[in-house]
Amino acid sequence: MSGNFVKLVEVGPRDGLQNEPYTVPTSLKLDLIDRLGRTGLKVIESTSFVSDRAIPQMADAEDVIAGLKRRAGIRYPALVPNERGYDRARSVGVDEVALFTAASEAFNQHNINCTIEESLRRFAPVVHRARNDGVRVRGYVSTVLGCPYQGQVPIADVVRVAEALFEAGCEEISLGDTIGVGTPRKAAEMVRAVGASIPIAQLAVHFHDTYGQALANIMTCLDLGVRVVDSSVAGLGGCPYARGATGNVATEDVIYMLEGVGMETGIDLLEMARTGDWIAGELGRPRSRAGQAVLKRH
Ligand SMILES: CC(C)(COP(=O)([O-])OP(=O)([O-])OC[C@H]1O[C@@H](n2cnc3c(N)ncnc32)[C@H](O)[C@@H]1OP(=O)([O-])[O-])[C@@H](O)C(=O)NCCC(=O)NCCSC(=O)C[C@@](C)(O)CC(=O)[O-]
Repeated sequence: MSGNFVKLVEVGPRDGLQNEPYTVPTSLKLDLIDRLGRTGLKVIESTSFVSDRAIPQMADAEDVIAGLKRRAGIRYPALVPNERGYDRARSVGVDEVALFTAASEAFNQHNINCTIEESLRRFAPVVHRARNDGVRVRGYVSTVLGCPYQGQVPIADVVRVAEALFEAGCEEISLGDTIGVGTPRKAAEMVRAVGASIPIAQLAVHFHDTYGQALANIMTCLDLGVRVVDSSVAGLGGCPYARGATGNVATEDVIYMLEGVGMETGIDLLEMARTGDWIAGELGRPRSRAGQAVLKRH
């Protein structure tokens, strides 16, 4: 990966939609993924194979994957919490999965109903099978800068969980500020600590923008060498197990900032702004700041 190229992982169709209060039609999800695929994105996290009782919005995961109009050069990963999710994902041809756990026990219990250790035990056979199947595996660590139930999360806990996922075989570790409470110095301290044992090229950052800190946090992490950033078109999202947390940082805002500091994403900002404007309209959601400004100029 070149020094000034930043890979954006678009999480809008999954993280962005999972908390929508009404059922988003599968056709709308597919339309969103297709439009995102025209912007230059190379990774679009498309759905999750979780319990439909836990997350009703993702109940159509098989239909979403089966209905994708796959474009060459784009990867369409999906979240799986356990082997059952892996089986479901594989049954429709998913070739990249993301496992997810947290640095906070309390959050993990609410989110996936088990301890951190149990989650890691559940992941072991998934990673083993994925390796045999040639399936790429990403690992998420949630609550890296704070937890809605426990409050402060010690950095040592983040490091321990990130290392466990990495050693288990996850090729990329995404560090999630699930409730968007982080600020730049804390984010830097956390990334430095994780980066001491995991190559920085294999770390991604995943900021929610609850307190408007996401861009500042991302910039700080870029200065430390991070080159993979998760974001969500129009800033869609919010975690069902983190009340009050708003969406991910908006993809349009991230692209605008990166272009401004001379970094490349390979993504067409105007096309992304149009996509953000369209989906925000469909869902009755606010637009991203940069997206709106770009559209006004054109
Ligand atoms: C993990 C479980 C399944 C445990 O849920 P559980 O109730 O502890 O599991 P269980 O094994 O006892 O199974 C209970 C029922 O769920 C079914 N089940 C079991 N597994 C599956 C599956 N894969 N797909 C479909 N169904 C499944 C299973 O078959 C059974 O059905 P029943 O027999 O009662 O009818 C549940 O808690 C769950 O699905 N949680 C998902 C939570 C979630 O998706 N959260 C949002 C994603 S994480 C996130 O957003 C953060 C992130 C990644 O973006 C980063 C950040 O911002 O920090």
